[in-house]
Amino acid sequence: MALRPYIVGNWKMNGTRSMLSEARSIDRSAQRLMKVEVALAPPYTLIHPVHREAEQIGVGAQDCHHEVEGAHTGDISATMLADAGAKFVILGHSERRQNHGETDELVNAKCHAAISAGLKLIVCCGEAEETRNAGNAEPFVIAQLRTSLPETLDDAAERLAVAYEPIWAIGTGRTATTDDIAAMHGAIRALLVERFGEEQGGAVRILYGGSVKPENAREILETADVGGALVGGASLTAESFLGIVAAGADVQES
Ligand SMILES: O=C[C@H](O)COP(=O)(O)O
Repeated sequence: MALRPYIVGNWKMNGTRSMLSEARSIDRSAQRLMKVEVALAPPYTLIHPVHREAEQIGVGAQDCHHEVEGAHTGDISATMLADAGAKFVILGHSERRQNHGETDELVNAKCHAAISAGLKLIVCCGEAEETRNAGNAEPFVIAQLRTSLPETLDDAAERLAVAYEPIWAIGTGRTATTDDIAAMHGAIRALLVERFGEEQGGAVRILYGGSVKPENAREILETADVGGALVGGASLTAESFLGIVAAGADVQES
């Protein structure tokens, strides 16, 4: 089972209604999108508006609370996201881990909440520069995922994607080498197969994230075990994001 490349734009804390025109342009490039699965994760305030605009692309969120409802001022539950039109949620992004103290255990609890609400998951992992320099990147990332990922998932291939994002590559213009990406994605693949079995774990898409741009997208997307990209800065305009989508379509064709 080979799923289409998955190109996801994470708008982070960027975007007011004036950016809906970018979402509209992305959505209208439907021809290219046939070969690539395209999705956007705008801020909460734009989930429903983007959902209403978008016919071709998936809309998701950047986080959710681990409980269904309750006294959690300022939080949003997975059920609320689904109600607003979200189809997936990004969980455990390094900015959530760093800025909000999210642990692997909490990310795991959020996975369960998202699954119960019928959402798909993009579970993030990635090492700091010191960890890589110390030669510990792979064990660190695998340990993160061992705890963060759900213990079982019958439909893992469809329901789950993993995003490997080295923290030092996010928003810096630096990317991991394709050799390092292939090695890390291979280790993640082995864990996915161990946990979800050959058929499902073998087909889960592993996205790379960290300074992906139209100029470097093709080389990254051609790398072994790279099933797509999680894109921050370059997803904020339709022009640059569609450049990455086009690279995904080229790789899929070749
Ligand atoms: O979620 C997206 C990543 O953090 C990558 O961000 P970036 O493309 O701006 O480096």
